[in-house]
Amino acid sequence: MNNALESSQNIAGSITIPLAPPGFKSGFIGIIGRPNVGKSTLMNRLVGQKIAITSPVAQTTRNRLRGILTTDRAQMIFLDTPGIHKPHHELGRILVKNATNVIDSVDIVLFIVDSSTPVGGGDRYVAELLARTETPIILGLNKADQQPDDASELDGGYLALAGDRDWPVQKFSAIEGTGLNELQDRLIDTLDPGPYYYPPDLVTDQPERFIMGELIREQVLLLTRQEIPHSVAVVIERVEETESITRVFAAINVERPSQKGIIIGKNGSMLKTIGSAARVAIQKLIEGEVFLKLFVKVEPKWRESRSLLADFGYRDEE
Ligand SMILES: Nc1nc2c(ncn2[C@@H]2O[C@H](COP(=O)(O)OP(=O)(O)OP(=O)(O)O)[C@@H](O)[C@H]2O)c(=O)[nH]1
Repeated sequence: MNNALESSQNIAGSITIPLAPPGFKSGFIGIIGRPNVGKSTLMNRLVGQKIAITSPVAQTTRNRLRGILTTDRAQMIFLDTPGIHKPHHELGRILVKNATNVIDSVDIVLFIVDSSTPVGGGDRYVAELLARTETPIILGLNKADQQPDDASELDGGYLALAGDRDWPVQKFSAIEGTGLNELQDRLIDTLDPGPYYYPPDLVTDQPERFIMGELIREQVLLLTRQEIPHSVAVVIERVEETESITRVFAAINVERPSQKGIIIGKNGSMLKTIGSAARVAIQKLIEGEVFLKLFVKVEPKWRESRSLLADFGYRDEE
């Protein structure tokens, strides 16, 4: 029997994980950076499937999400973290605390910056947090596709963030996919030998329900833009599966009645648009027919309330 395929562990009694061959590497990689630099886009691209939501509006990522990439040589488990920024409310405080906790608990920190724009205070804030860690750091210069022909000044500003530390640097475009093989090689070079932590064909450890909720939240953010910035939480209340169709019932929670009005729209038109776009995305996720029913609820000040935050799945992850 091939040793590499021999089952070594059992998750939930049924899924088996192969035994890693000699020299196989594995580890946890925290994707860190200020909001909107492309962290979620990168993770989706690396694992080859949409598991993190992305949007042109900053701070779309809320929960820590794991994306898993398994190759012949290594298993890389990516932790997508919310953009690090100075917090203004309880939700912001939890998001930043969780992201900073990641820095010390992973095997590699992948520090992502938007190299199409000059380095700024947000990047320096993250670099200061990273200055205190022993964790190896790789600097990722994203959005290479949008850099000018002579990018030496832009690059120089980012390279200076390392100070007197020696950070390996890799330039890439998460959107176009250029430079990502080189990035993978750098990550694998930096990892230590290790086992398979997950079955090789798994791309995320998040339950499908969570991703369904995120796909709905993404449409709310994309379609309502400025009006409903971050005061929305989606809860999947019920999923009914039959052979021909999956029925999903979800609540969109907002903080104010006026926001409820915007999400519902004139004669329900906005909610309909959100629902059909989210339905298409969920169909892709589960590869089957979906019926999606959305409700809109007002939960005043949910971002300030610890118990409601916990109800909606946001926790201190210490
Ligand atoms: N041109 C270009 N745009 C990119 C690239 N990567 C990401 N973007 C865009 O940048 C925006 C932000 O991307 P996200 O992946 O949501 O960024 P994020 O860092 O996860 O953002 P937060 O969740 O706010 O922390 C989106 O509009 C992406 O399409 C890239 O390589 N090139």
